[in-house]
Amino acid sequence: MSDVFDVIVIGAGPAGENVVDRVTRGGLTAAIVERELAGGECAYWACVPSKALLRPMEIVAEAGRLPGLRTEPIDVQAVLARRDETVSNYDDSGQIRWIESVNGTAVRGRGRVAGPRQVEVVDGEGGRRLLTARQAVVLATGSTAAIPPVPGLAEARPWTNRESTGVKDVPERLVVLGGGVVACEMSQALYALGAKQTTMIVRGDRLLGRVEPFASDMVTESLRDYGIDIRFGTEIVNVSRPVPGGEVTVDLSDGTRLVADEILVAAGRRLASYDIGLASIGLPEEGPVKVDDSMRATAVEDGWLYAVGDVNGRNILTHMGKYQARLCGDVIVARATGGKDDLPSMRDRADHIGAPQVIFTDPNVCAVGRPEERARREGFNVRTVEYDLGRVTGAYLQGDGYKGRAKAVVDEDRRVLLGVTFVGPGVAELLHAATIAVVSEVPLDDLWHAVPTFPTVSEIWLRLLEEYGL
Ligand SMILES: Cc1cc2nc3c(=O)[nH]c(=O)nc-3n(C[C@H](O)[C@H](O)[C@H](O)COP(=O)(O)OP(=O)(O)OC[C@H]3O[C@@H](n4cnc5c(N)ncnc54)[C@H](O)[C@@H]3O)c2cc1C
Ligand SMILES: NC(=O)c1ccc[n+]([C@@H]2O[C@H](COP(=O)([O-])OP(=O)(O)OC[C@H]3O[C@@H](n4cnc5c(N)ncnc54)[C@H](O)[C@@H]3O)[C@@H](O)[C@H]2O)c1
Repeated sequence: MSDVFDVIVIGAGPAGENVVDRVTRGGLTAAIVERELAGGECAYWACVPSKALLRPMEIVAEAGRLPGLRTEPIDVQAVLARRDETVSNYDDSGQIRWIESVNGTAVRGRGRVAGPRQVEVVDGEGGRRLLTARQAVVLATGSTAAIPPVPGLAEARPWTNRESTGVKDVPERLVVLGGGVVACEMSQALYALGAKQTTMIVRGDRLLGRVEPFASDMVTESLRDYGIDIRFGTEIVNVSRPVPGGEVTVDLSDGTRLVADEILVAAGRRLASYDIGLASIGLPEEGPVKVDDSMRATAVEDGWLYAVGDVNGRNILTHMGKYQARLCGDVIVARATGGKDDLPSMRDRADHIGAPQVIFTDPNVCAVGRPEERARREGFNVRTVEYDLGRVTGAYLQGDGYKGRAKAVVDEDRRVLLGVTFVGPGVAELLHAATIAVVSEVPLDDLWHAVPTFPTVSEIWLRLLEEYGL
């Protein structure tokens, strides 16, 4: 097998795989190096299994809102078996076949940048191979769970996203460090599957720090209603687990001591720019690999290095990594073949506008664009409108006691939407309409003619526009 390719991608997560798809479509050859499982964190230990574990909880909650419906207690083993199916039983042969089907070459092993356009791969047996790229090397190495330097924490071998999404025996007593997206989603999923004494330790004063405050409040209320104990303004100061796999003792900054079966760390991600040879080309070995809007690393001579997905630090979301990968792949093809490399589809706009995100808690939190605080900070002439989703007929028909809320952030000067947030059961699928409106800057007077169907939850659009004054 030749060791020279047009493009070499390090990391076969969703971002890396999409680069291969685009560059091979454009007629280039590509190798993709993967040290673990092709498909990446998302497919085996993040997005996919977490949503498989959350779905039963959501269905039970929905059924509970409709008189006349009764659900059996969740069959935990059946849920875990389905989770295993969704992660292909941690087998990546399907992904490898897909890479080959788009004419990519999958290379097993750990990749490191060994110099300009050169990647050294060390396989599981210590065998070394040097790959050379004619055109570009793309870093798509993703991220790993960050473990804060709390005394005793690392030694206690805490759960991260990996063990929690791959859970086999649900711990009854669970302590969760963090109040972000992973902490909220996994606390709720594990609670529903049997972790009936779940305590979240949150150092700040609210959950989900990046969304509109009302969304944080609604999730807090729901998690507490489920029975999850949330301690705000508290830090973990010491952890000990004298017997491996035994009980864990957690000391808090307020002097309280908790004893649990397991501790889950959900304190953000460490970007995987370390240990991939970046020092050999003069780049920092920690933190984001800085890129321009074509995903080309800004501090590298001759422009042969690119970075997509989590590792460039723009947004830790699968769909954003895939978007970056599509435009990066097209740019590399254009630059290799002398085509136009600055078409509108070839520059990152979406990351700057505010990435769409769905947080799959009950209630769902969906947001796109700028929250109010950011829009004001950026100097827009802001007006906001809010509406109680439970008052929309389509939402009421979903079940009794439907609680939800929507907020739109409007740029008054141009009468376009800067950001939209929906919170409510099952509102995930509402988000894309908002994404289209925000990204395309559809004037409110045009949105007025996008008539939502009766009786759907989408009538929230009409209510928001009426609140605005249309
Ligand atoms: C619990 C959890 C739930 C999440 N849920 C969602 C969700 O619902 N929606 C969403 O959009 N995002 C979600 N995310 C975020 C999402 O998982 C990431 O944004 C996404 O996986 C990033 O894709 P990536 O391709 O950049 O990196 P990754 O998926 O991390 O893939 C990187 C790949 O590179 C490989 N690699 C790394 N270094 C090397 C090396 N030196 N040599 C060879 N291979 C290497 C890794 O083994 C890995 O396979 C979630 C994250 C977590 C932790
Ligand atoms: N549905 C989704 O889209 C989804 C689901 C899960 C994860 N993700 C993404 O994956 C990324 C990782 O998620 P996450 O929840 O780990 O990160 P996060 O950034 O959302 O939350 C991290 C939390 O840990 C806390 N924290 C950080 N360091 C701490 C310390 N030293 N001591 C105490 N608390 C500390 C923060 O205050 C915050 O509450 C996020 O960017 C998230 O958007 C997305």
